[in-house]
Amino acid sequence: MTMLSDPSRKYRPFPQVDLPDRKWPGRTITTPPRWLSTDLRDGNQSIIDPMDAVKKNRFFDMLVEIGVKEIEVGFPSAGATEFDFITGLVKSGRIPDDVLVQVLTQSREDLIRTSFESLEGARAAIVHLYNAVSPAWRDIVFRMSRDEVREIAIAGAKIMRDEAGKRPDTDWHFQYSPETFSTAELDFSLEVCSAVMDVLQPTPDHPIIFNLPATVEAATPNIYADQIEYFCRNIPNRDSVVVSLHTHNDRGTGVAAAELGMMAGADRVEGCLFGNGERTGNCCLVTVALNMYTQGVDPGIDFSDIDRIIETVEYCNQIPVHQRHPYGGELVFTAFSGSHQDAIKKGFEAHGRQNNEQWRVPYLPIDPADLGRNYEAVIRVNSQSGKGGFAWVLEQDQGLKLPKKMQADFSRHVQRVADEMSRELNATDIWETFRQAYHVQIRPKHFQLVDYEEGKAADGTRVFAGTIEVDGKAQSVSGRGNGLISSVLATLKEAFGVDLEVTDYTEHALGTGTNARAAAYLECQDSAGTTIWGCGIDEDIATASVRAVLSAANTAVSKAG
Ligand SMILES: CC(=O)SCCNC(=O)CCNC(=O)[C@H](O)C(C)(C)COP(=O)(O)OP(=O)(O)OC[C@H]1O[C@@H](n2cnc3c(N)ncnc32)[C@H](O)[C@@H]1OP(=O)(O)O
Ligand SMILES: CC(C)C(=O)C(=O)O
Ligand SMILES: [Mg+2]
Repeated sequence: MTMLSDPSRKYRPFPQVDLPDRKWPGRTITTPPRWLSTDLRDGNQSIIDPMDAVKKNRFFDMLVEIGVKEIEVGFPSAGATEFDFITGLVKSGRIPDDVLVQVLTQSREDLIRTSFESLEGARAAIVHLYNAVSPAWRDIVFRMSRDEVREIAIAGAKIMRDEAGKRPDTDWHFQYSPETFSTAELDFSLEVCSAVMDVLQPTPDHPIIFNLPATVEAATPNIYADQIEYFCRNIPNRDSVVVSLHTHNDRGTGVAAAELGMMAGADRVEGCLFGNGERTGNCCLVTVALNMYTQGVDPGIDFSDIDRIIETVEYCNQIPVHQRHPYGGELVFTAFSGSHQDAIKKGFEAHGRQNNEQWRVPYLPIDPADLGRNYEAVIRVNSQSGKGGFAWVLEQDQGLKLPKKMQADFSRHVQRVADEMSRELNATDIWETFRQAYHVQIRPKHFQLVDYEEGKAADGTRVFAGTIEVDGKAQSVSGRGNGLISSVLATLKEAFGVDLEVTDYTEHALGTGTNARAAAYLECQDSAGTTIWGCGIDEDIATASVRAVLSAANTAVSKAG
């Protein structure tokens, strides 16, 4: 095996920002930022097959529907697909009045002009200009000095100003990104942004957006936060500037960087749904927004039908959302393991009992129902699961609330089946296991109730008189006891020699209204002292208890056989 070579020969640690009185660590996020989705631009430029107009339109409509108010719709100078989509969108009238579309352009004259042309006739739009400013890009890509790179930005800003001036009917907004901001010298980014501001003359009513990208994430997120706080403190005319964040996820902390950046004073966050975007992706807007939601802050984007959003995102990007992706992944609310299931089940029960909405369910940072997910996604059963999980599924699926001790008994049956099948058990598998284990709603091997009558003897005892099928043959039987259950037990003992003693009994209604039924559970001991459980379900509660006795008797006979 070869060892990694000494990394200190190849890589350098990222320098700290000199900001000893930084304020952001003591702040919390209490209001949502302005959100910009760049799914149709940064997301689109990074996928194998960029979206066609059908996909872009579908994505755009979904973003509008969930409440995103700023949408970067493309890079008009990239080619006809992009240009035509944008002109088509503008002409279609599908851009609501409260939604701003944005387009991106390099700081090159012909590309800027094409970008304005694509937006001809728009009511309002943001034109987004960028050029890289950090040393590596200056030296390697542009081969230019700082002054020359600053000139690229100034020249682009002037063309933007002039192109906008030619189209006074559109409400133009300007955005400038010092691309590679997070790896550039802060004083240089400020110098370039100030120069752009001098050209575009923003006002508090018509501010400029300075979007500060971590184009390639290169440091821990606290450093990005320091950079943002430093920028916010030192940019002139702060009240005429919207500070926007654009983080990438190269170190896996794109979301963290955006969150700390907001604490550091930013007003706006750019990103993609489920973190699509160049390389490891952009900051995931779903995660940032829902992190906020779980702190009690309404993010202003509607994720209440997250599966439908995922369907659109997966269709348009042709990339699956990872099963473990925060909030959206198929498995993120799912507990397979016994102790998690137990805690979640108890958490849901406690939640149902409390008289306020406060969410305190262990292991679930958010109520899955807030995202349109149901119980099936929450607890799933395999060989790692415990009784709480099986009981939860049975309760959600069939309405059966097994007594705690019976859950342990049922658990043995489910574990055996899970081991035998070596796969996840779904709700149908669990219900089938229950029916087989307790002879419920199946034709049992031994005793099956055909009909019965309950009477009262002269001495006050109860009389059970009925027909029971035994191994397929109907037999008339009867017996007496202090109540219905004891009279059935007496009947079984006299007619078939099945000797059971009841140690516990519970019942509950199943459903409501005219379709309501009842479930009865019986804990018994046979003559050897073995605990045996029975369950009966019927429209009539008394009949449910008779069925529960026969269920236990069937188990007793099966065990003996
Ligand atoms: C961080 C980001 O995500 S930035 C956005 C990136 N997105 C895209 O590039 C997607 C769309 N792009 C495209 O379709 C094409 O790149 C086009 C049509 C815009 C331009 O294509 P081309 O003209 O062939 O040039 P290309 O993209 O290779 O650009 C390279 C040239 O532009 C210069 N350049 C790159 N970025 C910028 C910029 N922001 N401002 C000014 N010049 C720039 C380079 O220095 C290089 O100049 P050189 O030819 O003198 O060496
Ligand atoms: C164009 C800019 C904003 C960008 O996508 C980046 O720097 O990552
Ligand atoms: Mg980007």
